[in-house]
Amino acid sequence: MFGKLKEKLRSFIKKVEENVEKEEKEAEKKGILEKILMVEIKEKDVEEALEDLELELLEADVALEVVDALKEKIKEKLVGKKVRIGTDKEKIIEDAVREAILEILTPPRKIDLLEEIRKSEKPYVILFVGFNGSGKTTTIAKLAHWLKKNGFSVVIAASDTFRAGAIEQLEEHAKRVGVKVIKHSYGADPAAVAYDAIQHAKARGIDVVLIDTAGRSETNRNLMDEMRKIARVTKPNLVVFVGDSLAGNAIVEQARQFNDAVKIDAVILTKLDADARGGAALSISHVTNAPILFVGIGQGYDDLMPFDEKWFVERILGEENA
Ligand SMILES: Nc1nc2c(ncn2[C@@H]2O[C@H](COP(=O)(O)OP(=O)(O)OP(=O)(O)O)[C@@H](O)[C@H]2O)c(=O)[nH]1
Repeated sequence: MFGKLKEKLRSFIKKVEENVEKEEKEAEKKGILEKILMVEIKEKDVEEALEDLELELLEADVALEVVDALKEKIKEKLVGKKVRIGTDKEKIIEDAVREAILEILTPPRKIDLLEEIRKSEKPYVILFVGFNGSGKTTTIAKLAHWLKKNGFSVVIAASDTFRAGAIEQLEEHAKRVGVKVIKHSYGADPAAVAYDAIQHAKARGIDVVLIDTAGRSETNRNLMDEMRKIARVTKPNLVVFVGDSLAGNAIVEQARQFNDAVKIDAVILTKLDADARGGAALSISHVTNAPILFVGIGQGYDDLMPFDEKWFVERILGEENA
């Protein structure tokens, strides 16, 4: 997971460390080392390494605006910092990078989904949107499974009435996790299916309605309009964008398009287990202002993990290598 990002950040830390050590050596040569206890990290110690890092982050699919923000933050934290002679410089530089990444990753607001559901009127409605093949259907089944484990009853609306096989695929997943699906036939109005699922939940006191929708792209104008209609009719408590982390930078663009059509409240990133770059995960919250709620880390129903920024940062900076 995220091997590329990790490698690039390591190399940045190394370069800055070498530059600071050079400063230390120069001071030693000038014979002033005994007089000073600290070396200051100068802009020139960081600048060149940051230029290299910029290219490398872009290669790792980090969005341009996120690269810029990250560079600024790293610079802010490092330049002018005084490092005591003989201390572990690598650790000091690493901590600054860690703080910068955490700031980038931490969204303006967090969502405690279980708490939101608990305090909401029944049913709590979640609308899932995303491109084709992003892993939406699998993710809905995983989330249904997770919600059940947390004591909530769930029903799923088969509002992808567009793609052949979508309803059967959803029913198969739902059967395996023991959740009912409300469906119409193919070609039916997806908003009507979602509406029925909500009525069903209301009549039976079901806690949560999960609405599956057809995967779409901005070129599918009709599908985007249809998405707006589903949102209008169902007034979801939460709109979740499901993005395939392997799509890298492209998912930031996808998320923007959905955000324009129906405002995204949260993100679930799938296939993180296969993501060597990590750029999408680093970028998406910052660009959309929506928190990453969960990440998909495999194909099993338990392979959905609540997202934790610290966990992510440890994966790209720490020793851990899950
Ligand atoms: N490795 C891995 N595979 C995943 C993950 N999530 C989903 N997948 C796989 O991705 C593929 C596509 O998932 P679907 O759920 O069918 O995708 P979808 O977005 O519903 O597709 P559309 O109906 O076309 O929108 C399936 O083979 C899933 O098993 C994940 O977190 N990790």
